[in-house]
Amino acid sequence: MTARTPFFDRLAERIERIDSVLSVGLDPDPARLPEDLRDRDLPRWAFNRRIIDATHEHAAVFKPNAAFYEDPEGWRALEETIAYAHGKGVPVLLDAKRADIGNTTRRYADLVDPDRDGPAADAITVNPYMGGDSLQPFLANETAGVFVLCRTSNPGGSDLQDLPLETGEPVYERVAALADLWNDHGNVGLVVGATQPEELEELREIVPDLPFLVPGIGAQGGDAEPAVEYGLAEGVGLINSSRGIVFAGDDAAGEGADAYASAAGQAAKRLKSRLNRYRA
Ligand SMILES: O=c1ccn([C@@H]2O[C@H](COP(=O)(O)O)[C@@H](O)[C@H]2O)c(=O)[nH]1
Repeated sequence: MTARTPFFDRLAERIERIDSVLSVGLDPDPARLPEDLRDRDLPRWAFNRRIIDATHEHAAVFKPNAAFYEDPEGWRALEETIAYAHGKGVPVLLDAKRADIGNTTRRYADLVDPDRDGPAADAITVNPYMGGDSLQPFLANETAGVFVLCRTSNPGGSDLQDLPLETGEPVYERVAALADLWNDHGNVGLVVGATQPEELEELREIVPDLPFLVPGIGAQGGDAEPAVEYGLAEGVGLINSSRGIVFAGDDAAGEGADAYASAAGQAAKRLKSRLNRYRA
């Protein structure tokens, strides 16, 4: 399989090979990095490298959130991170929640273009609020995964996403139905929070074939069991934990970056096993 193999084929192969649906979120909050890395060149990259070394055997994907990299040093750290994850054979899902008018989205779509000047992510999260044309440059890329925000994990997700339309269906259900229509190339998935177990179940009925990215277990209090039960389509989907893994070593603060990495490795292994107990 190469970077030009459709994302969900690569993901299915990776899930089967390492027996894991775990997405390891790489959100290297600079304020929480181990002290012995803070004066390094690119501390976020130094941190991520150790986390990747410690967790890659358990990671179906790595999911860096773009918010933690949006400054000049950060983008360098992100590119190093993507290249290093690829070197370990792990796809990268960039949680960037992008979309804009078509002309602008074409620039955003460069982030998942394997021909770009620099390492490309394998999949990306996108925001459906501007409609189908705003997503077209992502959807047209047959090799990259496109995860559409549907019912998010945050408390305020209900403010707009739960509003009933004239048909009575909530907005998030319409988003799911549209995402299914946008899936001409088999490259579309949904983002549905683990904090919303009823919506997970409902959405699985509406779009039986779309894989979900399910964030919100761990630090946000979501339940892992429904996340696995409803998040996977034909066994393919991703359950994410970010802070719960990369900062599992907070209790070992003062013992250095290696102690952090070791704690992250153990946390990833434990969570993978727990998720596997719920897989059919
Ligand atoms: O609905 C959503 C969409 C995205 N996220 C992102 O996932 C991780 C979750 O981090 P944790 O530390 O495991 O809580 C983070 O990058 C969020 O921005 C989400 O939580 N909910």
